[in-house]
Amino acid sequence: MAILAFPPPTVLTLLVAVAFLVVYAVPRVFGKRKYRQPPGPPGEFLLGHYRKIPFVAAFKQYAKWAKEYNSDVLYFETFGTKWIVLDSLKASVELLDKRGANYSDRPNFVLFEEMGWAPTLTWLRWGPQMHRHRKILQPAFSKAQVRQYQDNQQKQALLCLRSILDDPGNWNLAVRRFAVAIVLNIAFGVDVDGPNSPWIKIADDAAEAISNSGAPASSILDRFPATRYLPAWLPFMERLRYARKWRWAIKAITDLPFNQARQEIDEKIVRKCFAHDRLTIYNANAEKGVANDFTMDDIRGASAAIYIAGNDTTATTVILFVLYLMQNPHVQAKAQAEVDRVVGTDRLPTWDDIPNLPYLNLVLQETYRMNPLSPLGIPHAALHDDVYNGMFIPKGTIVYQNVWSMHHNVAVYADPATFYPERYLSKNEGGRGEPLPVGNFGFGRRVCIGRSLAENSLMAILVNIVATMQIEYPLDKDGKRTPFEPEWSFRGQSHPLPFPASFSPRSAKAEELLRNASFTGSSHSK
Ligand code: HEM
Repeated sequence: MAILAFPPPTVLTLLVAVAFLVVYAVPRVFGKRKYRQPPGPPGEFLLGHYRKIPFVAAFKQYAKWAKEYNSDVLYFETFGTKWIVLDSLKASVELLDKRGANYSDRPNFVLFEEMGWAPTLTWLRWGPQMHRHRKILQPAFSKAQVRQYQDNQQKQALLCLRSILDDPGNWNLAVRRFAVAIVLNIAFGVDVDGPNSPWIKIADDAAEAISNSGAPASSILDRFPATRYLPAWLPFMERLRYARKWRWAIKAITDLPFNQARQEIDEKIVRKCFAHDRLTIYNANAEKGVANDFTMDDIRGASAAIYIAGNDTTATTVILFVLYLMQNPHVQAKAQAEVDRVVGTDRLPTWDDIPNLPYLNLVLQETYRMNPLSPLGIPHAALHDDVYNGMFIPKGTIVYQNVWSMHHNVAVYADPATFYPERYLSKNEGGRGEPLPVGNFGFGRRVCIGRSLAENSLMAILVNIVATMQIEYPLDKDGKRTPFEPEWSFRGQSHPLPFPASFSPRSAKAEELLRNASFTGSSHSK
C-alpha cells in the first residue's frame, strides 16, 4: 500500500525538474542575467567565432573590434570555449593584477601538448605542480639573485660585439648567441663556444616552432580539444600537422641539455647551474629514501623553461633595438652623447654606469612599447565566475591581454607608430609625460619571472653597442644607404624577419677597447 502513496514516475520527474529549477537553475540563469555578456562581433552558427579570428596579426583585428564595440573587454566563444580580450591597461590591472587570485590559471595548451612539452611553468595550469615550479624558479631570478650573472652577461655582451667586429654581416647570429649563452649557462652550466654552436641552432629551431604557432591556445585543437584525435591528414587539421612536424624541435630543446646534465651528474662532473642543483637535491633525497615532489620530469621542464623563455625574447628585443636605432639616427646620436658624457671614450661601460643613463633606459622602454613580443600576452584563465563593470565572465574563460593595442592607444600615446623615447619625459623636461609601457612582461601572479635577468642582459649589451658601434642602413649597390622597413612575422609572436644592418666601430679607440677587453668575469659555471 505504501508504494501506492508515491506519485507516478512522470509526476516524480516533473517534481525533480521543478525542484532543480527553483533551487539551482533559475537563480543561476536569472542571477547572471543581471549582468551582460561583454560585447563582441556576432559569431557564426555552430562555429561561433572560430573563423572570424585571423591567424596572422589577430591583435590588430581585436583592437579594431574594441573601437567598434567601444569596449575594453571583448567576448568570443567557439565550441563551448569562451575567451575575452582585454584592450586596456585599466581592465588588465583590475582583473589580472588586483583580482589575480581569480585569474592565475592558464588554459590547456593542447597544440603545445601535441608538440611534446615537458611540464613547463609557462604552460602549467594553476595548482600544486605550478606552485612548485614557481616557488623553485622565481626566487632564483629575483633582482638580488640575478646580480650573480652580471659578470657573464658583460662578458657575453663583449664577445657578441667582438664577433660583430669580425663578421658584421652575421650580427644577427652574434646577438642570438649572446642571448642563448646567458640562459643556457644559468640553466645547464653549458658554455656556448661560438656562433656555430649546436645550442644556438637548437634554440632557433624551437623559437621558430613556437613563434609561428599562432596566438597561444587559439588553434582548433585548443578551441575544440577532441579534434586532436582526428586523423592529421584531414584538410582542416593543418595545426595538428604543424604540431607534429615540429615535435622534434621541442624534444631537442627539452631533452638534449637535460640528458647531458644527467650524464654529467652520473660522471660526478658538478657545475653551478639550475639543472645540476636540482638533480643533486633529487639524488640526495632518493639516496635517503625521501620522496621527491619535484620529479625528474619537473626538473627537465623547469630547466628547459629558463633556456626557452629566456633566449628568443632577449635576442628579439636586441634585434628590435638595432632596427629602431638604424631607422632613427637622431635617437642613436642622443644615446651615444649620453653614454659618452657618462662613460667617456677611453674605457668600456660598467654596471655602475647603467643607473646614470636615463635616456638609454627610455630607448629600451620605447622598444618594448613599439613591438611587444607577445602582442596578446600568454593567456590567463578565470578560476571562478566573475563580474567586471556589469559584465559577466564565466569560470574557465580564457583571458588575452591586447598589449599591442594598449601600447598603441592614441588616447595614451600620441603618434604611437613613431619611435620617440622622449614621450616619457615630463612636460617640464620637454616630453609629453606619457606613461612607461606596462604589460610586455605580463600581469599578476603569472608575470614573467625572468624580467630582472632580461633587463640586465639587455642593458649590458645595449650600452656596449651604443658606446662602441655605429649602426646604419647598409650601403646598396649604388653606394647609398637607402632606408627600408623589414618584413614582419605576426604568426603568434611578433618579430621582424632577418634584415641587414651595417655595424662599424665608432672610432679606432672603440675598436681597440673591444679587442683588448679582458673578462674579469667568468661564466657562472666556472
Ligand atoms: C625581453 C625578455 C622577456 C620578455 C618580453 C618576456 C615576456 C614574458 C611574458 C609576456 C610572459 C607571460 C606573463 C603572463 O602570463 O602574465 C612571461 C612568462 C614567463 N617568462 Fe618571460 N620574458 C622575457 C624574458 C624571460 C627570461 C630571461 C626568462 C628566464 C628565466 C623568462 C622566463 C619566463 C617564465 C618561466 C614565464 C612563465 C611564468 C608563469 O607562467 O608563471 N622570461 N614572459
